[in-house]
Amino acid sequence: MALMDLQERNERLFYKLLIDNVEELLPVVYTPTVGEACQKYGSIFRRPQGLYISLKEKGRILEVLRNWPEKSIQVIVVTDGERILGLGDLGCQGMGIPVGKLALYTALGGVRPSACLPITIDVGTTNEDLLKDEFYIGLKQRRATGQEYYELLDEFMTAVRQNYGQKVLVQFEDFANHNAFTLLEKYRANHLVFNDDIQGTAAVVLAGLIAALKSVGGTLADHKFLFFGAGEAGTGIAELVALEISRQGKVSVEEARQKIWLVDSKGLVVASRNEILQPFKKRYAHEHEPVKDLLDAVKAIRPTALIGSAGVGRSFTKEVIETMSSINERPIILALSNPTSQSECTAEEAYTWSQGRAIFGSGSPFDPVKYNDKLFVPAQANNAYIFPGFGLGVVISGAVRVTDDMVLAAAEGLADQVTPEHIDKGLIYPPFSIIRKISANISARVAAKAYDLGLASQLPRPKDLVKYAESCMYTPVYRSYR
Ligand SMILES: O=C([O-])CC(=O)C(=O)O
Ligand SMILES: [Mg+2]
Repeated sequence: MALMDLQERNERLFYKLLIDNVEELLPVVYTPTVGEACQKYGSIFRRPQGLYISLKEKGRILEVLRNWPEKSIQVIVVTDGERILGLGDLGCQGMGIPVGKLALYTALGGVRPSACLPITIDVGTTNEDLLKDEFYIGLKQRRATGQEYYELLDEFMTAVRQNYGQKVLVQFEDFANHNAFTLLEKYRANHLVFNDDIQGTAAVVLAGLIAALKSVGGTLADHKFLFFGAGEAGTGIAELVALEISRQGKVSVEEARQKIWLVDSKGLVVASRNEILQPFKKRYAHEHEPVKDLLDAVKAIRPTALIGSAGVGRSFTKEVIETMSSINERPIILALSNPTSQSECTAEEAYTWSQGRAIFGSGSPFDPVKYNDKLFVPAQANNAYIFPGFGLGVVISGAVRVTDDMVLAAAEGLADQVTPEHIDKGLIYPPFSIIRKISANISARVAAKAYDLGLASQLPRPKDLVKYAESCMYTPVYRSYR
């Protein structure tokens, strides 16, 4: 709340504070505190920090967009609040997420604050507590679905294009699985869209896996990956890992997918399931006898890496981690669900139960852990490493579309920043303290790919893209008036 006030009162000072103290303040402005702020948003509400577009505005969204005082927008982060972190449907109290993500766009990626627009689309909520809450700030009705929902989103996308042109990046954030994949597929061919939960998370995890394999040995194709959770994050990562395996080994993506297994709420996803699987799961439904839970799936598949993104807290039990550790000398354990309460295990559990052998990363931050007199520093495998730099790369190149190759370039750009010293310390990411440097490098890789693919409209192409990215980054200094 104090930081929200500061952001309102003195934006430059807010960003100066955030940039200079990024490791300390990231967990406040962002995950995990932002999750709690969303849960309590109605009662801590001071001023609308972003733009609300509700079902009632159907037919005049363009007019609503024009009410926003800043006219030159480069990045929009939009949510409909249906899946806020792993906390479920928080309706229009999800606004904390676009606001927090865009604060990072500026602090970590250097996009000007005035060019950032947080938007929440309010189509109601299924959250009974919020519907009964007198302080709930949104529409008190059940969520619109189907045609009514998709028409509103269509009108929104058209209005954005009409008002800001085709070079504004629209980042979808924390939509429920069933809409996230559909919206991305629907708009990616003709609009400049990026889904952070699918593509941003995929890039950060792929980069972490590439770094982790420098300790474990072998290439991606030499290993097996087991995903607990087959939603946006899980299948997004799976697809990007498969793409990278196929590029490295010059094999088909179908063949690469054989290295990847998914576990969902019904157990291992296998070909013999007698239900209609969603297309994004069906690709991973390999031939195997049914396995009903995670522990048995670990025993059956014997993966190198276990990647959790189901939003089910404490699902990596002692037995699961001990089994991973009996299979692998250095088991890779990624507990990606947010916030901390939903994390599949804690850092301490991962290190203790693996007797200090786990390469551990988590979506939410954990403090370093002392085990047997040795200090272990957990990695924060959060898309915050990717989206600010990715967005900056899109902006500076004037890219008109986002492609998988650009997402892959971002992952490689991050992996390149991991030095042998980091690897020696067991780190799979560089520290957040140098995030602006990391973002500039990621942004250069993304921009380079956009230029190579003929998708960049900002011509001529700058010679040194890293330097150029750095020169474009917003820094919070007071102007001299003399
Ligand atoms: O916000 C975060 O910390 C990461 C993320 O996108 C999510 O959990 O949905
Ligand atoms: Mg998210």
